[in-house]
Amino acid sequence: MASSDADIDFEVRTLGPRTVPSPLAPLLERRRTSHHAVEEGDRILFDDTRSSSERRGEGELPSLEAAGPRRKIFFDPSKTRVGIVTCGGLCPGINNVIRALVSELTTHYGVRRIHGFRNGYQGFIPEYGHDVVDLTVESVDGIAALGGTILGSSRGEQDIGQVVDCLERMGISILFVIGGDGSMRGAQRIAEEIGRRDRPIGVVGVPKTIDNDIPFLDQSFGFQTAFSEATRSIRSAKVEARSAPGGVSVVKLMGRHSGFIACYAALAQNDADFVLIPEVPFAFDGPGGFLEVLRAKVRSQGHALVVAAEGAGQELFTEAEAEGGLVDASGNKRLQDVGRLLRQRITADFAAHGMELNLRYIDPSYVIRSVPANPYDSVYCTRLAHAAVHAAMAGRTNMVVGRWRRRFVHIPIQLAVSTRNRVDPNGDLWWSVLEATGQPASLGEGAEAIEVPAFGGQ
Ligand SMILES: Nc1ncnc2c1ncn2[C@@H]1O[C@H](COP(=O)(O)OP(=O)(O)O)[C@@H](O)[C@H]1O
Ligand SMILES: O=P(O)(O)OC[C@H]1O[C@](O)(COP(=O)(O)O)[C@@H](O)[C@@H]1O
Repeated sequence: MASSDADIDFEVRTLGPRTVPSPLAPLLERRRTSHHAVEEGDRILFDDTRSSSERRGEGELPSLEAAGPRRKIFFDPSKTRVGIVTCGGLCPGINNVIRALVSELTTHYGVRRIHGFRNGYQGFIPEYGHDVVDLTVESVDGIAALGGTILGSSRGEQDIGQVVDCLERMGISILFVIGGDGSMRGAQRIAEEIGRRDRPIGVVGVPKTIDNDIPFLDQSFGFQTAFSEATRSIRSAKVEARSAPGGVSVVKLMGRHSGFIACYAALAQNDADFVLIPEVPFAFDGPGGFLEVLRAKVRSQGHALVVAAEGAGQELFTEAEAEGGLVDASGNKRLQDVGRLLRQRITADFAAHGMELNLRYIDPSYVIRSVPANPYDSVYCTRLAHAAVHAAMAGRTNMVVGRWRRRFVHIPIQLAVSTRNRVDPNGDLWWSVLEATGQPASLGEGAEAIEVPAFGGQ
């Protein structure tokens, strides 16, 4: 199978022919008749959303390789040494992935040497002096109940040559990288450097971010936990807002480029009157602008609740403020603080209109991101980790695992970092938010008009 787009590669590389019988082969024999068994060449259609008549004449559709155990594998488990590293921001479920990688490698494949590199890519660079920890089924027992990552994480560029030197020095055969798009770009460069050195070392990623903005994943792990946790802040904010005259609560949630957490949390806890997300620009002033509509809401309802994703309203900052913006250690743009701007503008506006205001501001970002995974995400993390182990043992490299259209698949890293998943302002999710909040179609002149009717009599 090949892609219909010459620029995009849907094929995952394999280090070499698979000659070693998998210890899982007997188990696979037993379920050969099951339609869930993965056969060589099984692929999942990449884009099956259009009808066959719409697709007529377009030829073969792109597809992704199905994940799952193979009967023959590339690595001999008795000689395989594995490394695991976690990079970037925290996310519920990282420890679940670590635990499941270790237990699958150990119990099903019989791999005996698994090492955890500490504090992200720093862990490979001798100058930092981080220790390398041995990971066993016993040492990872119970870690799923903890938030964060037992290995630690970091941002910031590291020398890829030195990372690969370390892998070679330690005789690592497979490196698992649990991280976001930045980490995956790093993993891709590590795999490429390994390729240049012609070494049989596999690099397999388990994509992580609470922002849920990784493409070709039905959902990223930890996202469900994160938005569930966010509902608690929304509930508290509602209690605060309606308990005081002129009560306005603002809840700022994570979401640099995408408003998924804000949208899902607002829909799950139906208390928000306004949801502001990066995908939908808005204006403060003018007829139908945010401030005017907010005042109207407080007059009619007595209070109001605003949920804002951290990436919302970035267009409202002056050019000077935006230019003064910094980047974090990894080069990610540091966003302007929409929470501060909302507080300033709402306070000034209510004062200018002689309206009483009791403003409450809640920013639960780190509280949300550091909780342990909920039961759904725990299961999901386990399944992703198992898929990653099967792929890696079969010699796949320069890829990540994901669940796409409800099937676990192998995705080349290049494809996984090629774009970003964002809330579609014309899609069902955003429509549901508009319906649930009674938000007008467009907040303010100059804001991007969204073609939906106004709700809630606004
Ligand atoms: N293009 C890149 N090439 C190599 N390493 C990168 C690249 N982008 C990011 N990284 C590294 O990956 C790690 C995590 O990246 P970061 O953007 O902070 O988090 P995330 O992986 O969650 O997006 C950092 O150590 C960073 O330096
Ligand atoms: O940990 P930091 O540097 O404060 O980063 C905060 C950022 O991390 C995130 O939680 C996700 O970041 P990742 O790109 O690491 O997944 C964002 O929502 C947030 O903007």
